Amino acid sequence: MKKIGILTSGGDAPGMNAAIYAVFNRAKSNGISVIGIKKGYKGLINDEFFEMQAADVEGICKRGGTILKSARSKRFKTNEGQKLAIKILESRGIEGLVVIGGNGSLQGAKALAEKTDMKIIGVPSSIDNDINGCDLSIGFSSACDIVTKSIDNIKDTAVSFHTDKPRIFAVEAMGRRSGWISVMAGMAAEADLIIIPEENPSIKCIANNIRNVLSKKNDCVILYAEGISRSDNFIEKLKSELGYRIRHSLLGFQQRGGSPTTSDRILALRMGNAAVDKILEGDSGKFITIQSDKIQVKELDNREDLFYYNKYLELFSDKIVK
Ligand SMILES: Nc1ncnc2c1ncn2[C@@H]1O[C@H](COP(=O)(O)OP(=O)(O)OP(=O)(O)O)[C@@H](O)[C@H]1O
Ligand SMILES: O=P(O)(O)OC[C@H]1O[C@](O)(CO)[C@@H](O)[C@@H]1O
Repeated sequence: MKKIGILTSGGDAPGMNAAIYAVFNRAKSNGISVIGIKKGYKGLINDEFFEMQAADVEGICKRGGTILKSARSKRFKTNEGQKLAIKILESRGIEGLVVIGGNGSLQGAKALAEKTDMKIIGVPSSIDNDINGCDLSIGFSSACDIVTKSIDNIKDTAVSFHTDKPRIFAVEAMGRRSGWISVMAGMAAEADLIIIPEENPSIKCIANNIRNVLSKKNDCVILYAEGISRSDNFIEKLKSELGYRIRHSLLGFQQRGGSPTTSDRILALRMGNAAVDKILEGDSGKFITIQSDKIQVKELDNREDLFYYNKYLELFSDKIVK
């Protein structure tokens, strides 16, 4: 094999750069040149290619985001878009492709692999950690750290300041369909209640749980995943159900940025190396995964509505509102 391509796709995640670093260096040490494809599948079908050099990856492991840039592409999801992608890749003499991204991006890699002999391997990278069959995706640890620290800060003021009326704090973490960040950061920072889309409890049920917390103390810190509030005005409804003010914090896009944690960098380096190794072994249409600290290569499960929930069952407690 002489030439492989690499792209980052979907929501960018801290640690993507360390994966790029590993892929580049592993490929180079096997005498393979690496073609960087900018802006994910969007850049792929727009032919945004460049030959990567050592200087491109020097010092990038500590940097948040992705030097290759990322994007979402509706056109790539179509059969026509995927055929065009293969045509462009083949015309560039690319024999292998590493796709670094979340669940959707990995589905895209699998769809491409079904249409070509090119060796295509996915590397799971999403702050959401919503990839079935994989304990940890790149970026999750970094995002959790940010949310844990934010809850720590909010708890300092929640427990320190007293008012006659109860003080309720609601903090929104990222996760359209997955509550993983909320569960992990909520447990680590001792949030009082954790609300996740996998359970999707009613407003009445959440309010009852809050009343229960407030029967023991004067403050209640709730961490909820954004999927809960997408379609309706969750905070307003909760406020009118409880009859108390809710002090609301949206953590927003800070969760997706910043320098990756050591564990995200190491995970990304291990997975990036493994992706090149698997391409050289002739694997395709699969993704690199980590389970019980063992790096493996797996078939991607097609179901999009997976209940990712029982990865760490032992951590679940009565803090999660059901
Ligand atoms: N089922 C699919 N088949 C082919 N391509 C897909 C599929 N799902 C997604 N893609 C492609 O992958 C891109 C990224 O997917 P998506 O927006 O779901 O983000 P992601 O990779 O899951 O990352 P994150 O959830 O962290 O944002 C899409 O814009 C689309 O081009
Ligand atoms: O940049 P966009 O498309 O608004 O992405 C937001 C979404 O991406 C994610 O951050 C995952 O990367 C989700 O948690 C969030 O809903």
